[in-house]
Amino acid sequence: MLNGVNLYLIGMMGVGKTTIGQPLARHFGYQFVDTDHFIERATGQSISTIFAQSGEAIFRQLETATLAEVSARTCKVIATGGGIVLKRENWSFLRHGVIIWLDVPVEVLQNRLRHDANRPLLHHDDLRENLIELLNERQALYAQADIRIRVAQTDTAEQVVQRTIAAIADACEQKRQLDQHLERLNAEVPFQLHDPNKN
Ligand SMILES: Nc1ncnc2c1ncn2[C@@H]1O[C@H](COP(=O)(O)OP(=O)(O)O)[C@@H](O)[C@H]1O
Ligand SMILES: O=C(O)C1=C[C@@H](OP(=O)(O)O)[C@@H](O)[C@H](O)C1
Ligand SMILES: [Mg+2]
Repeated sequence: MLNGVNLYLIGMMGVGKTTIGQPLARHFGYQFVDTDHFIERATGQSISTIFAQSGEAIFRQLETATLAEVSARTCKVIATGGGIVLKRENWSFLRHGVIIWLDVPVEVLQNRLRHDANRPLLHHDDLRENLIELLNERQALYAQADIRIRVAQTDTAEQVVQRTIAAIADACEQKRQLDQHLERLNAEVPFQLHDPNKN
């Protein structure tokens, strides 16, 4: 169905990109890659340590290099970090695949991330404001995805996986029908060269 095209999961911190990526990959017989895990393995440092010792700009460079490397191969589900959408350059890689936005309400994220110590951009003194601010900066970018999955408070990870699989199948079917329609149109109205000898 996907012909090896990569799937990119995007969305805010805590939406479940890392969690649903693995079962999604298993379903399609794809390999799962998480850009944060890839960076941690390559550098031998945690994301928090990279931010603390080298700064966000260096982290973003590592993130783009990772995205470029993993995008060079097919048959992958790629869970990205929430900030991947911020660099224009990253979109040229994302656009090679199907981009899926997991859209989760801030209240749910707040609950999930309350005790998280591994996301250096979170300020736990005012987590709600912090998340709203980040979302305001990024919402229009996430909305550029091919597929948007709206996740409610009560949706389990398994339900999100199943809904994502269904949405991908729908998108593939729509594309197949469009291709078929275009082929039919091309067959019905063959391209005619202008003959200069006929007025
Ligand atoms: N559908 C879900 N329902 C409940 N908890 C979830 C769900 N999806 C993810 N989580 C939990 O939320 C937290 C953040 O998930 P994670 O996959 O790390 O998000 P991301 O990679 O998008 O930052 C984890 O503790 C994970 O177990
Ligand atoms: O939103 C962001 O800018 C970030 C999200 C994190 O990944 P998750 O989205 O998997 O939490 C991680 O890449 C880093 O802490 C920065
Ligand atoms: Mg993650």
